Amino acid sequence: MHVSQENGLKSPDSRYGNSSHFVSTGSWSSRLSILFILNHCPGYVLETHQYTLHLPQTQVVAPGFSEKVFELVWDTSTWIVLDLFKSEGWDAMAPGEEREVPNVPEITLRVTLGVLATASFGAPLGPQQDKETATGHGMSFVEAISYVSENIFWLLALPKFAYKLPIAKLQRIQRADRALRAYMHGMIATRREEILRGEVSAKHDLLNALIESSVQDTTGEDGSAAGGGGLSDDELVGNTWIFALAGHETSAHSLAFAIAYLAIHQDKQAWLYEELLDVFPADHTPVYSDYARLPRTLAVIYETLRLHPAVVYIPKYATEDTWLPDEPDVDDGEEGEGKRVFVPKGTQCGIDTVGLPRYWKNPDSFLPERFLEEYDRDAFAPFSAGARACIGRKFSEVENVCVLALLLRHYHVLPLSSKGSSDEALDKVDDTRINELLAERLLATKPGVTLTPKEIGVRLVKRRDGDVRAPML
Ligand code: HEM
Repeated sequence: MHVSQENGLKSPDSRYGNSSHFVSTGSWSSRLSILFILNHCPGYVLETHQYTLHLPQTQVVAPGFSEKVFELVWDTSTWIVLDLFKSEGWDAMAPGEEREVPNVPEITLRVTLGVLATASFGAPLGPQQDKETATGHGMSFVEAISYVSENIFWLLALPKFAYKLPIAKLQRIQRADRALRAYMHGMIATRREEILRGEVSAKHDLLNALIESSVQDTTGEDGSAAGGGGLSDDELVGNTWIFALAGHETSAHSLAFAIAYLAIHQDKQAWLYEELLDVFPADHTPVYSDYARLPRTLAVIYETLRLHPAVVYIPKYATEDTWLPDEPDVDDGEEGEGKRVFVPKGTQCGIDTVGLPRYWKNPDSFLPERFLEEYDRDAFAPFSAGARACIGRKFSEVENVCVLALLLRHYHVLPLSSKGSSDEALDKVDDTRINELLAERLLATKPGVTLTPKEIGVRLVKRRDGDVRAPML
C-alpha cells in the first residue's frame, strides 16, 4: 500500500494475509467512492464510503452475483463470441487461412459490452445488433452505453455546470448519460411489472437478481413488507450504471492484453491450447460446467492482470489512526527491523497494483503456470482485497475465460507485424530485436480511466484441429 507517492509500503492485507484486521476495523475506505457518490451516482448504494453502511448494503447487492448469473454470463459470452466469428467472417476461414485484426481492443470492448448488457439487463445485444434501433431516448442503448463508457472520465471529473457550456462533446456526453439512465429506468419498470405478474422466473440476469434481492430485503420474516432497506429505482439505476461501467473497459482491456501476451509467448499459447483441445473436443457445445476445467485459461487471465492490472492504483484513505505492522525485507526474505509506520486518520493511501510484482519470483516474466501452484494470494491484488474488493470479479473471470478459450480453440494468434511484412519500422531491425519490438508494441499502454492498450494488432490463423505448433514464425 502506498501512503504517499514516495513511500512504497506493502499492503497490510497482502503481506500478513489478514485483510480482515485492517478492513473490518473500518480503517480503510475508498477515495474513489467519494468521487462517484458526490459526482455521479447518488443511487449507487455500494459506493458509500462509510464501512458500517457498506456491509449491509453489500448484502443486498451481492446475491445478484449468483451462480445463475455466472451461468448466464458464460452462455451469453459463448453466443456473442460465435456471433462475432460469424459477423467478422472468421468462421468461413479454411484451416491455415489468415486474417489481420489490427484493433483487438475495439473487438474486446464490443464483446464485453454485449455480455454486460445481456447478463446485467437482459438486453439482447450481440455484435451484429443494429445500432440504429433507438427508441424514444435520442440514441440507442448500445450507443448510449458505449459513449458513456468511452467518456466516463469526463462524467466523473467535471462538475455539473460544465455541461451547460456550449461544447458539443459535453452535451453529447450528457445526452448519452440521460439516455442510458432512461433506458435503465424503463427496464426496471418492465421488470417490476413482470415480477408482479409472476413472469420473471426464467430470467436470471443481474438486474432481476437485484430487484428480487431488494424485494426480499423489504419483506419481513412473516412475509409482510418490512419497510426496510430495499433498493429504490434510483438506487437500482445507480448500481446497474456502475456495474455496466466498472465491468466494461476493465474486462475488455484485460482480455486484449491476454491476447497480446499469448501472441508474444507462443510456448504458453501451445500450453493453453493443449487444455482447450481436451475440454472442447470437436463439436462440443461449451457449457458453464466447462469453466472449472479451464485452469490454464484462468491462469493466463490472472498472469495478464498481475502484469497489466486494469486498475493500476486503488485509492484509499485511513478512516482512523492506524499502525502498519513490520515490513519484511522483500529482497532477501528476512524480517524487517521493526519498521512500523504510523498512518494518521485521513491519510490518503493506495494499493499500487503495478508495484506488487516485486513480491513474485521472476516478476517480469509471463509465467501463467505460477497460478497452478501454491502462491501468495494476498500478493495478487488486481481486484483489490477486503470488504471493498471488486464485486464483479467472478463475473469478469467467467466471461474472459470463456471468450479467450473459444478464440484460442479455433484460431492461432500471432503478432500482426512480422519479418517480411510491409511494416517498415520492423523491416529495418535485425532478427534478434524483432520479437522485443513486437512485444513492446503490443504491451504498450496509453492514459485512460483503466490501463488502456495503445496498439494491439494480431493475425488470426484458423487452426487445423490438434496442431499445437505455431503456423509460421
Ligand atoms: C478484469 C476485470 C476487473 C477488474 C480488474 C476490476 C477491478 C476492480 C477494482 C480494483 C475495484 C476497486 C476495489 C476497491 O476500491 O478496493 C473494483 C470495484 C468494483 N468493481 Fe470491478 N473489476 C473488474 C470487473 C468488474 C465487473 C465485470 C464488474 C460488474 C459486472 C465490476 C464491478 C465492480 C463494482 C460494482 C465495484 C465497486 C465495489 C465496492 O465499492 O464495494 N468489476 N473493481
